Amino acid sequence: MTTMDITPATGTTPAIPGPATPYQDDIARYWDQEARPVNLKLGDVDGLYHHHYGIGDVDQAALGDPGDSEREKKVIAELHRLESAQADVLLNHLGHVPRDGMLVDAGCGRGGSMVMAHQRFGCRVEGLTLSAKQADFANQRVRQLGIDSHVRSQVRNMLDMPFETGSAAGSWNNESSMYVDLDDLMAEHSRVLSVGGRYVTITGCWNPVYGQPSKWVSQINAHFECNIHSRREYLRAMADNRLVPQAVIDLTPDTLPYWELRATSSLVTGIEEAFLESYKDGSFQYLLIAADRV
Ligand SMILES: C[S@@+](CC[C@H](N)C(=O)[O-])C[C@H]1O[C@@H](n2cnc3c(N)ncnc32)[C@H](O)[C@@H]1O
Ligand SMILES: CC(C)=CCC/C(C)=C/COP(=O)(O)OP(=O)(O)O
Ligand SMILES: [Mg+2]
Repeated sequence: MTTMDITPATGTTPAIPGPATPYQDDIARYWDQEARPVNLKLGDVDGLYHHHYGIGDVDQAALGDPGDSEREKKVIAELHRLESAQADVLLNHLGHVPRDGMLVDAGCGRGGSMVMAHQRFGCRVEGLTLSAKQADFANQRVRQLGIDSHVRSQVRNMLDMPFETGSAAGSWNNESSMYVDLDDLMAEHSRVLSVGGRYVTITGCWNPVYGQPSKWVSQINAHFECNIHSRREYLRAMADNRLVPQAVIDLTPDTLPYWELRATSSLVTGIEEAFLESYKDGSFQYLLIAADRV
């Protein structure tokens, strides 16, 4: 594998990369300006910077006693462990990825999941984000790690990916699909994936069993300037685009401990109540869907 391997084919590179609509400009600005301690302090723990949430049980012993002077540091480390555990579960669902395969992280943030994917599979990983600040951050981090020949972030629209048709062994959206039309998104994943390739998403979605998006879901949308889709819309968009679910896992019970711990920390941002209440009243679900490209 050489650095040439991560150069996209020029024939597929869009004439105008990056944001394509005024909404996407807003989202690019949002992530360019984002610097919340709940994300940066957690990333500082081991250099994996995530913009997604955590799953798994809290290790109470690792937190120490409530009066422990190191308690806050321990809470930060524990929240970070749960976020990385979430990315591990996503990567588990990619199945077998050959070392000479290519993976696409659509909406890659600061690149934490990309680094983990490369460390696990040894393959090339391409990330796309609307934010130049995030892409620079991720690229600087992979240079520090000496893996920049295999891992790269680009400022590109994931609805118009700079990759050849059928060129990806796997692709994913980790909490990034609520910024786009799902039919457009699944059509583009379906195009870049090889037949037999795997698509995985972890997402928050509203639950059609509840009826319509609850006030908590509306609050989350307003907080992040996103547009949460329903579980039904995900499955329909996949079915319409040759993506056949291989696993649909409700991670809602697994993410509650993360939110309960976060709500007690000094890093609260004000959105904790909306996540906790909507997960508990059944209006919102934290879902993993893995699908085969057929
Ligand atoms: C909540 S962050 C998730 C980041 C990352 N997946 C993670 O798990 O850390 C959402 C990301 O989606 C990206 N995004 C939103 N719309 C996009 C689009 N149309 N094309 C590319 N990236 C997009 C944002 O730039 C941001 O990086
Ligand atoms: C599950 C849903 C609906 C996610 C919406 C997308 C989003 C903003 C994810 C977390 O980003 P972050 O890590 O930057 O957020 P925070 O600062 O709250 O940790
Ligand atoms: Mg976060």
